[in-house]
Amino acid sequence: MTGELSPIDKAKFVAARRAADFVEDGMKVGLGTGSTAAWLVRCLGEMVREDGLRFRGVPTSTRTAELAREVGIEVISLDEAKWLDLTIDGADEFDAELNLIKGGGGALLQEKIVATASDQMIVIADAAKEVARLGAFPLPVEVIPFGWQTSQALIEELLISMDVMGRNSSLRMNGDAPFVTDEGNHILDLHLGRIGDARQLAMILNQVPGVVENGLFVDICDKVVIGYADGRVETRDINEGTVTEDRLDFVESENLFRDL
Ligand SMILES: O=C(CO)[C@H](O)[C@H](O)COP(=O)(O)O
Repeated sequence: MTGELSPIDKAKFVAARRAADFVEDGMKVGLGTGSTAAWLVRCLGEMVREDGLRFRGVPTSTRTAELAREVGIEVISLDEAKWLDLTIDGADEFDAELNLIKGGGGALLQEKIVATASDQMIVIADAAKEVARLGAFPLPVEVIPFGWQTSQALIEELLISMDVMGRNSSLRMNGDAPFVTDEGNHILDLHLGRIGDARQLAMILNQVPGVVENGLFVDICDKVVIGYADGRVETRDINEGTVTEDRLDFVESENLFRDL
């Protein structure tokens, strides 16, 4: 079964599998959204079923909640958890300071709340997600449906006044209809090309009426676990300034692939 995994899925899987080792008995853990986070949830489910790992998970989307329950993870809400030991999530881009663009899967609002309410955030990613400068990936901004076109116009004016390179934005669609987030909002994707000052942009975007949150995660992520298709895994800790490398054996997870 593992032979059928694409190289990108292998890279995502090994990053997720390595990061799962950071989850310990008794922890309350934020569970991210997206294809890499889905591998994490499957790995953790296997550890619960096979190794007796006991932890509680706070999902960042209805999709993740459904998968977590399906694989046997005890799911609680953020209000029940109040504060988390750890959040593990994917990202669309990360830079050398571990600033992120997130929200490609449309779950940035819950993801940012959950990550911010955690002692530690670990990002899991394939190596292609690393960038010298954020912004090639369109920056998602969640806006309420009321007057979303006005919010869009205000954002575009703001980008012009800030002299940000790319100034166009698009409403994310789901087929013929606007994409709707778990909170009933829409997403504007900002095509910026490159972002100069991510911290400043993140703060200013959230001042625009109608904007709920943006996908820039600045100073939130502590570690990144980068996976490669050949099984290599690199873990960088921004606080400790350490980099560790090891290799993961795909065979050890045959059960995981057989079960799902
Ligand atoms: O931010 C996200 C969802 O809102 C995801 O973490 C991000 O889009 C990465 O997704 P994937 O792991 O599928 O590449």
